[in-house]
Amino acid sequence: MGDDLASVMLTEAQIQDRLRELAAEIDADYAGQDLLLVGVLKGAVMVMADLARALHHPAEMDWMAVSSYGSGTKSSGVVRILKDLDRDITGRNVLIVEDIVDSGLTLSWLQSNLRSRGPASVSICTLLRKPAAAKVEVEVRYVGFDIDPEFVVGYGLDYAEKYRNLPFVGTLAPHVYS
Ligand SMILES: O=P(O)(O)OC[C@H]1O[C@H](OP(=O)(O)OP(=O)(O)O)[C@H](O)[C@@H]1O
Ligand code: HPA
Ligand SMILES: [Mg+2]
Repeated sequence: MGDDLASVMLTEAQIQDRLRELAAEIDADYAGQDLLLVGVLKGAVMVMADLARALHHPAEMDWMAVSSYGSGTKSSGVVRILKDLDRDITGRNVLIVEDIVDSGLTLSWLQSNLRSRGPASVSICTLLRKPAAAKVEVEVRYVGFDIDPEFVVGYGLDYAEKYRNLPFVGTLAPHVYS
């Protein structure tokens, strides 16, 4: 796997430190309130696991699976629900937990889908955001890192389903794409 990577963009320690900071903000913002974390499979698995364990809030967790990327490196823009939430979210404070906001198409679609179900609130927490790649504006309340518009892998992020299990975020060497 070593030769497939061009660079390490964020180390494991940088990611964990930033998630602890975000968790402290979330703890303060939702103190004394209901909180349901909604992880977006599969990319958000690592963020959810580490963020949730850094929280002191007795938050609940649910999961959705949506897909817009298939096996390539560009969003198709067509979002499909592969797995819906297990429970009703009427009246709940929902915090969507994501690995990345790239074009914004997935999150913009997901946020309006969840808002149509009558929750008390819907906010977004993402580890990564690519401001220069935005095709739609999405209001993100908690952002780990703003990054350049390069394709990244690791810490949940895949290229054709590989590299999700890297503990850091890196960029791929050009030979991997060809
Ligand atoms: O802002 P966007 O351009 O819409 O891209 C972001 C979305 O794309 C990726 O998911 P993907 O659909 O590849 O599924 P995965 O999480 O299973 O990898 C990523 O995990 C985000 O959910
Ligand atoms: O840069 C990315 N890497 C992996 N998956 C992604 N899904 C959206 N953007 C990315
Ligand atoms: Mg993906």
